[in-house]
Amino acid sequence: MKDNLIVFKVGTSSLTSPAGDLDPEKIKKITRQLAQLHQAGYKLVLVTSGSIAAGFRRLGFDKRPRKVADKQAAAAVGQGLLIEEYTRSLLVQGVVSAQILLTQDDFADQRRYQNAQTALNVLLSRRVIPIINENDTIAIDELKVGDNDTLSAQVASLLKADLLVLLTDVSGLYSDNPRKNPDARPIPIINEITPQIFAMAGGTGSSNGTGGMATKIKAADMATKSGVPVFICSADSTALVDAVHQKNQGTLFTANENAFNQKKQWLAFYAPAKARVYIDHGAVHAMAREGSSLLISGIKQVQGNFKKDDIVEVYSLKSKKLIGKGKARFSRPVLEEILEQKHPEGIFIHRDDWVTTL
Ligand SMILES: Nc1ncnc2c1ncn2[C@@H]1O[C@H](COP(=O)(O)OP(=O)(O)O)[C@@H](O)[C@H]1O
Ligand SMILES: N[C@@H](CCC(=O)OP(=O)(O)O)C(=O)O
Repeated sequence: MKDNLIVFKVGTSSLTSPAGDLDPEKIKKITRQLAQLHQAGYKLVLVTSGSIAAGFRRLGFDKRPRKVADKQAAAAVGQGLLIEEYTRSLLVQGVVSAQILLTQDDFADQRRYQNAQTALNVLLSRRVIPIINENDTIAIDELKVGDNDTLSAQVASLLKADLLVLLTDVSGLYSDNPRKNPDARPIPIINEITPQIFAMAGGTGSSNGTGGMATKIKAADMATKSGVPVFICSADSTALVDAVHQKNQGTLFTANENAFNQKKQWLAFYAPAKARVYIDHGAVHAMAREGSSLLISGIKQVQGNFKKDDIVEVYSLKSKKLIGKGKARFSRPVLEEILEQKHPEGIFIHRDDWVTTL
């Protein structure tokens, strides 16, 4: 491990009692291991769920609420209580922690994205453990990350962590939901996330979790494309320490060899596209191999307005499938002027500003 930087994600299912309340003993179990790894020199980030679980009862609900506004209110009450448990429990072991609440906006805006990275790196270099959750109270649907599996993948990718560990209430990915199918087989290693892998995922195991295995596989897909390996395992008493050495049962997703660099990560996962261009078969072929730039001569149709440097989605004219996206070197009016020429020449999207999503 280069930087010894590990991002752990703990789900609601690993922090709560069967009735859905936050269980302080489960938090202690986690912080004891974090302190042990911190002592051993690892840089650590914790993405934790549990704000709704920690808050709903104080708000007068007798079970976890379902309505969005009620969940947001519960999160506002609970986040403070959640972070208090972690902070106190880490501090008695001599470890300083920090709270960071993020939303999708913090990733979609390139300046805020870079800012989040800088802030996290300063904390890590000062031996602080950042404790991250989504800012549930203010995040509206369209601007939500939505689940902490994805949020942890975004954070691990942003920091180019050495490992992302998703701790849950089941020991890794199985061929089917093991709670429903007793014949489900554990899958120890995955080198490529194919549609068959996605098809193995079922929903949540309890009424407290969000997303089940589907969001974890999606998260693994994102992180491994950014060069971060992912390990899914059960949050047992020594799980965090064991996961670092992969001594416990679980599923390891290996990192892609041709991982996106920082610029391409932002482009692939967050950059909002302003318009579409449709390209011919020859251009599709060249772009899919990633090594080529998109030549103006391959563009057959343009949809929507864009300025120079805006992000544009590129589709196949024939199949209407999305091929990838990239940064436009010309505005739409300039592109159209060139397209009207008898032999349009030049590059519309340079390969350094292009990601294939095929
Ligand atoms: N193929 C599968 N392999 C393992 N677990 C699965 C699978 N499909 C669905 N699940 C369910 O996913 C649950 C874990 O996800 P979730 O409840 O969202 O937990 P968390 O709160 O830790 O994010 C497990 O308890 C399990 O029932
Ligand atoms: N941000 C929410 C958790 C969202 C979430 O992804 O939950 P989970 O699937 O239990 O990790 C909270 O603090 O309750």
